[in-house]
Amino acid sequence: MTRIAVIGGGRIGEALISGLLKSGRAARDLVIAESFPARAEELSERFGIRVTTVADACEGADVVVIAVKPGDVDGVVAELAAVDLDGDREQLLVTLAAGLPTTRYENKLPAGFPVVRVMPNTPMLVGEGVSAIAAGRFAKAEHLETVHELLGAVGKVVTVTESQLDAVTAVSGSGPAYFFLVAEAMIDAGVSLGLARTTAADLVVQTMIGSAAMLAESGESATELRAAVTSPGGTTAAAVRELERGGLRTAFYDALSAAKARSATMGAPAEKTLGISAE
Ligand SMILES: NC(=O)C1=CN([C@@H]2O[C@H](COP(=O)(O)OP(=O)(O)OC[C@H]3O[C@@H](n4cnc5c(N)ncnc54)[C@H](O)[C@@H]3O)[C@@H](O)[C@H]2O)C=CC1
Ligand SMILES: O=C(O)[C@@H]1CCC=N1
Repeated sequence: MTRIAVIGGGRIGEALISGLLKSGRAARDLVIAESFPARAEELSERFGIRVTTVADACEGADVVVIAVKPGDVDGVVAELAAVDLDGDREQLLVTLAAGLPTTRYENKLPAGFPVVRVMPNTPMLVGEGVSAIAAGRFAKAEHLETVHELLGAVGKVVTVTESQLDAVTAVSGSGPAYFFLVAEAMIDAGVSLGLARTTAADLVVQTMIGSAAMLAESGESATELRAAVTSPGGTTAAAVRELERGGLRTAFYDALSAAKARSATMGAPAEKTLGISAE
């Protein structure tokens, strides 16, 4: 039995808890610490699991998962000082916070405490997430295995080095937002062509689902699948030409580059990040 304490019951904390319960994890093995009272009550009612303080949640937990905003992480780690944490007792800290290096936690935890850093994404709410996991200085293979099993319940898991996590954040951590943005734009475009909004939304959502399934299952690359839809001199070629003229490809290079750069500066002091706080 692994007792898991999730600190922060926001979108990601809830997605993790919900996915773990759906995958068969017992409610009695999970606990959430959530500081916003109305949210704490909502989570307790929705999932029937204990919602308590950080110190109480972490006391005796095997795995402590940090799922608060990066700007709140230091406060949580300070609260952990009041808890009798002991890495030798097989305890493990897992952080889902974007941008903050494992050293940020290791420096304030008992010496040698294992930390694993994860970049998940929100589709884990429906069991279709993807998480990249990276070991901190003191995390061993068995710790990575524990985290692999934990996140494996809510989607796919890949192991990377910590230095790759900023790029991962740009691709899959923020990735769902790009697809939602594309969906929004396509629905609006369908409406502008005279379709009812509900019809346009149905068409776009199922087109996304079907295309994703083909990408995952056909064994063909994105380039091959796109070419198969693009008849010579046809409608798709006309549309792709406009997308390329609009700078779609360059926009993605620039967007992911900006996300990676932002992830890399999130752990730096505020004055070094042009006044942007890590909220
Ligand atoms: N939203 C996303 O798509 C992704 C988010 N992340 C990371 O996950 C983390 C959480 O993000 P979200 O769930 O979107 O944020 P959120 O703001 O929805 O949730 C954070 C929750 O933590 C609670 N909280 C803050 N301080 C606390 C404390 N001291 N004790 C207990 N609870 C506390 C807040 O009341 C809030 O409910 C962030 O660090 C973010 O970088 C990572 C990948 C994707
Ligand atoms: O936007 C953010 O900072 C977080 C990290 C990845 C997705 N959302």
